[in-house]
Amino acid sequence: NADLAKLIKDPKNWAMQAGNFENQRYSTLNQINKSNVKNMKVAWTFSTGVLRGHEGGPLVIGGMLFVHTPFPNKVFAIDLETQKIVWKYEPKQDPTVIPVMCCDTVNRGLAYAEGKILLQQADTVLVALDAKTGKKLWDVKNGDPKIGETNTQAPHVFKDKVITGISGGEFGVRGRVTAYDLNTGKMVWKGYSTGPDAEMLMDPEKTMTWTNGKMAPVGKDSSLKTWQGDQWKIGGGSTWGWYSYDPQENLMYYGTGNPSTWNPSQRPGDNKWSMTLWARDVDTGKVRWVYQMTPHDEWDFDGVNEVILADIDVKGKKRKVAVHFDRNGFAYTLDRVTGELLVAEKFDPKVNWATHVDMNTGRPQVVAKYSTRQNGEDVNTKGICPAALGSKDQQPASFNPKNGLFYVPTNHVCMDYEPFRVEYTAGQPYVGATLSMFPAPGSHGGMGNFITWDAGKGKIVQSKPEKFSVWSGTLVTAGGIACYGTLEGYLKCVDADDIKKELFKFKTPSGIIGNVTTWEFKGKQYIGILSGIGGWAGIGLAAGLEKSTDGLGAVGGYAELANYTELGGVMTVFALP
Ligand SMILES: O=C(O)c1cc(C(=O)O)c2c(n1)C(=O)C(=O)c1cc(C(=O)O)[nH]c1-2
Repeated sequence: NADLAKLIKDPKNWAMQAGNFENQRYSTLNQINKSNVKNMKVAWTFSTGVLRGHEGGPLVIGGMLFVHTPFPNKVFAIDLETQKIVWKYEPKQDPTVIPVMCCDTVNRGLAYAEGKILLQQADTVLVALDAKTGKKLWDVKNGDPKIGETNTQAPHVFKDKVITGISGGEFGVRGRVTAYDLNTGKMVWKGYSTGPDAEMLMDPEKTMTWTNGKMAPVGKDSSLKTWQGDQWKIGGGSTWGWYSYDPQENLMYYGTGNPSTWNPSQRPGDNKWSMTLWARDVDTGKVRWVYQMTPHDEWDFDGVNEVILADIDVKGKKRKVAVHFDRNGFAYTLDRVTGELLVAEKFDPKVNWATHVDMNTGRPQVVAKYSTRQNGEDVNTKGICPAALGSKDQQPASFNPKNGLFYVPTNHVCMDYEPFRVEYTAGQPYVGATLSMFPAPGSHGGMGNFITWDAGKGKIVQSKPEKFSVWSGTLVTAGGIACYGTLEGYLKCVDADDIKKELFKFKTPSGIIGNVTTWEFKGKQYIGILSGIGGWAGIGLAAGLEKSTDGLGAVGGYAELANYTELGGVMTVFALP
């Protein structure tokens, strides 16, 4: 989209959730930098009036700031000069969607292009609003909450299309990505994660995947062959993450989620193409390549985490890569043009479910002891690392083109996993496993780390321990700072070249699961963060749950959070005095 491309080029704006098409969350602004960030003060704050988990962040376009909330998905347009609310929009949604949202009523934010604000509501309605007035221009229904389909992710605008996904892997939905016309809301294409080739928009001869050390066509019925009967129809592979776009290749990149149900014994086979990285042509939806990270998932290592595009050195050669930090604890570096697998290494030293990824087959080498199953009797597999919420969940990483490093918010949590038999009923949970989570044993005692990663070598460069998982998206800037939020509620900024050096710390009103953003207005740089505890890690507080296995096992793991924070959505904006 030319309008969006132009806005992105000007670092005064923050026109996309990730700041740019490459998903880098990098800003060239440098007024706030490593020598003065310690002086940063709160410039202004804004309460959203909504209590549950606040993910994503604001957009800033030409002096206006647009911010969203979790359900009921309010949108505010705020004048940066006066901080006056210029307009607000509150959709009418049936609250019965709330119980079919697996991991809190979160929303990961808005998109903007050509004078339109795009909102993806929880009830799956995708809306285009006039950015000047907040008036609705069009809307379209993207799914059906009655069968467990909801939406939490931000829509993405690539070229003249609004591209969106679907949530509901815990309800047996059939995952897909759908492209709508930016001007009319009319559907242009839809590509499923599972099923017949034609419905996935795969060409058996032209869609490629990593096979025996090279790229080869996926072949006919590549998904159908890996499921029993028509299980693929309720097979998950949802698409609720952050997408990226390479304008030169005209490809969009994203990952698909877990296969449904969580009981692996009920769905023999590789369950393709759940748990997969995808490259699709933006105009046609056709798939150029796929790579399945966790065949036949047994742990809910949902593969939706963002794919970051960068040009970096891999084994002495400059390559156009796609980098992905998966829930399964491995970080993957692929050639984003061809789909070749270049690097697959653990970015969390505690990962024990697999020893390594076989670089020839591309398959993880599973450790039998940490395999989960339910064959006749229920088996509780203990001490699996990471837990289902992964070494990293949806909290997006950032990339610093100045030093070629990735800044990754991570989890340090393990689990016991006990699958049980579950029947599919439309609109009812189709989970099929009981989980309990706990801090990774033998680590620094905390549940997370903020790390820097060399994606060419597949190595951690530095690791900064945190008390809880870092569930916030990170920002890195040309000022030489990297910033992230913590579940207790601190916004922290560290030296981008030595992340153990904490330069700034401020306790915001609630735990942070939002993403740090930055912009400039009237010659001044600002840093903004949404706080508001929730998401999967904060589900105990957000939904008032107490039993340790509730919240799909997260309540026990994060019980201590209640000693540090309480609910409430607030945006805090910082600047130098
Ligand atoms: O399978 C799905 O469709 C689905 C959806 C979502 C979501 O939409 O928030 C999450 C998950 N799975 C999930 O596995 C997960 O760990 C998770 C964490 C969060 C969050 O916002 O903190 N959402 C989700």
